[in-house]
Amino acid sequence: MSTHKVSVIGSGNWGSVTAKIAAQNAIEHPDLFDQHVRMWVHEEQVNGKNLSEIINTEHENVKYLPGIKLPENLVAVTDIVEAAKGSDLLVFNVPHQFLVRLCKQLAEHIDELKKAAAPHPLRAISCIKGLDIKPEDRQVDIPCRLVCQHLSIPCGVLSGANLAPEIANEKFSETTIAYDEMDDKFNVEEKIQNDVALRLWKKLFHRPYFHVQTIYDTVGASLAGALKNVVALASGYVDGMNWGDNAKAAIMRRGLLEMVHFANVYFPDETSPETFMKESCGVADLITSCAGGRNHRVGKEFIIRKFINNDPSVTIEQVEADLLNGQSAQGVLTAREVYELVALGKRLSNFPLFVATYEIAFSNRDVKTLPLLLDSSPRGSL
Ligand SMILES: NC(=O)C1=CN([C@@H]2O[C@H](COP(=O)(O)OP(=O)(O)OC[C@H]3O[C@@H](n4cnc5c(N)ncnc54)[C@H](O)[C@@H]3O)[C@@H](O)[C@H]2O)C=CC1
Ligand SMILES: O=C(CO)COP(=O)(O)O
Repeated sequence: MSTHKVSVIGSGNWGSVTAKIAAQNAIEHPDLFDQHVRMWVHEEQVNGKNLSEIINTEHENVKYLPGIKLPENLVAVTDIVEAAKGSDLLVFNVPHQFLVRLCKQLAEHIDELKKAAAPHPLRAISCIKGLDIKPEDRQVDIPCRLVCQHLSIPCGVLSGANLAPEIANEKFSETTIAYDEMDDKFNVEEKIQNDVALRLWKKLFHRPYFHVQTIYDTVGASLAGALKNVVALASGYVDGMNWGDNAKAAIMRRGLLEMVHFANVYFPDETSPETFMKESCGVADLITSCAGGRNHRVGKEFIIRKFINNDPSVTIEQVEADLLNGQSAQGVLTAREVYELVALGKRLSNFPLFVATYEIAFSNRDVKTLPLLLDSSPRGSL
């Protein structure tokens, strides 16, 4: 049986860590995986050198994951089609705003890519935490479905309480892999095939320090991962104001309710509240992201600069750029996208925390009004 070959599409902070994990497991399971894992790099210059060359010679992503040695069987490739060709397992891990463009690039070569993946079927998984929102059409979609639609291949989700810097240092965490290749009226054969795929993805990612649990709910895993970024921004606001742990718990509670409500409104009957309550990709990710992480840091620093240091000119995008050196806090974009969606759908009052988070970041709303905004929401709507 020929081995499975893996390509990671993306090389940011989390992209590099997931590539490291896959490359470690490729070495550990030579019967199952090809020994070389490729990682597509959006090329840029760092200290006068190409980032891809630095990764391939020094085995370190000095820009997005400094200080972490990458396995030598991980190879950086700058042409996305070349990076993917010959692999049957594609791991998508880029900030969500770039996904559609990259999918379109790959879609132009999809027949070639499928042929080169043989004898295996081409399969994908998305580690992306974000949504594809078209407010004017009142439409919202999840990254794994974009991959399915553009490339006509199955795509699952890997999402969990996974702050990349901790996992890069091989500190213990859990994650959730959701995979669902089955149609509505799935038969036994489909279920068996889906479980084969789930086991394969688990083999690729499970490490002694990175425990994988598997579920079928791709929609719940995707929505929880994207929406908790907005709640994490708000929890950063609370810490910026030094309001304490009770206030932060209140934000998390309200945030969780709105995440589930969002799922019920925009994806009725497609997800289970259990995913939000029980899985690493649900409540655990919410907790870790509200405690630390980039969205929390950006939210906190924005509030300190604007309301504690009284700088009315500061923008949240400026804070993101100042703090993150090219990395992105997806909650900033997602807060805006979610706001536009619910505003056009006349649902603002159903999502008081999401709306307040947006208005504080973008509409000059005073952060001190946050408790009032939550209090005045119609309770019955949640
Ligand atoms: N960093 C973390 O702790 C975690 C991140 N995630 C999610 O993983 C996804 C990827 O995030 P990270 O790997 O952390 O990225 P990042 O935020 O560290 O880095 C940004 C990436 O975007 C790339 N980029 C910049 N301009 C681009 C363009 N025009 N086209 C394509 N790529 C471009 C950069 O080269 C870089 O690789 C996001 O959805 C994020 O929410 C999920 C779990 C943990
Ligand atoms: O998704 C994450 C943790 O699970 C990472 O969150 P940040 O992007 O806020 O660091």
